[in-house]
Amino acid sequence: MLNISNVSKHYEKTKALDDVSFHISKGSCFGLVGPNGAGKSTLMKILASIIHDYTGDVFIDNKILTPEQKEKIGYVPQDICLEEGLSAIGNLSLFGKLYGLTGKKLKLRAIEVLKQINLEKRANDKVSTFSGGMKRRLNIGCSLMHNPDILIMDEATVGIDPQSRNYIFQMINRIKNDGRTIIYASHYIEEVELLCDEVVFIDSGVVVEKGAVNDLLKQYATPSIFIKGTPINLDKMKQYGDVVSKKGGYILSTNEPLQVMENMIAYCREHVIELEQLELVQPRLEDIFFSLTGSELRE
Ligand SMILES: Nc1ncnc2c1ncn2[C@@H]1O[C@H](COP(=O)(O)OP(=O)(O)OP(=O)(O)O)[C@@H](O)[C@H]1O
Repeated sequence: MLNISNVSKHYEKTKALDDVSFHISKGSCFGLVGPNGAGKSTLMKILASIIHDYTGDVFIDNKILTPEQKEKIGYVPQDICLEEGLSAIGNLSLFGKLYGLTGKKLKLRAIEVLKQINLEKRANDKVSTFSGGMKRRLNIGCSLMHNPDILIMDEATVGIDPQSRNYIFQMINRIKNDGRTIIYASHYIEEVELLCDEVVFIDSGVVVEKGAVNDLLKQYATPSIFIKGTPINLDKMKQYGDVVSKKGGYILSTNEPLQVMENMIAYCREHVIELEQLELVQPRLEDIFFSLTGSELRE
């Protein structure tokens, strides 16, 4: 459905994207994963035709991205973009008009979207009276007015309450079930793991890895344990597998985690080492990103 081919983008001296290529299949929920400044927003703005001065090509359904193709895309920006002085329905109508909807069609579509974002009760209230979560939901609603095939969501759940987050997740699942494609960037890696089927890891503008979430977990995730204690002996741990320091302790990757845990407990007892924490670590995308780049996703 969407092909990104050798895309690069500079902001004066900053190389925001460096020869980025990957494919997004129709109907998938596709996650963009990377730390602050990785280039995710830049890529999303290119796909949404907000940034035009880049090199490389973007294809939708094998056709190069043009203003007509742009109609297939809905874009939810990272910064909320609403008219505070207008009501919810007023904002939806405004965005609908921008996409050429008029008259009865516009009115019906606005009511339909209002239902999807669960803001019917606040239809005529001014946006300036809305909570952060309501604004986020309306922001998504505006991008849905023209019924796009592809929805691009840049940090759509920043700073919202759990209830609004749940509404947004339900909406995303409904959009997915309709067979539409979602491109989702979030700092919350748990959200990407929960919602996305496929991901691309981007670091400093470069694609580090891409693939189905389950395949990546299978391919990269070695069983591991987290150990924290004082004074823990690094050389002793290295006997059992690879060790990296993390969050004041160590992650030890091993194919025999339970046996190694037993050995470490015995060792600590023998040497009067206080074990503060010892636990099995579930493989996470965050850890895969760390093992591939040496960078944390969150600062
Ligand atoms: N308008 C701009 N002018 C100059 N540099 C920019 C501009 N927008 C982004 N950059 C730089 O380009 C790089 C990529 O930024 P981008 O916003 O795409 O990253 P990101 O992965 O979306 O980060 P975040 O998660 O913090 O939003 C960064 O080094 C950033 O400082």
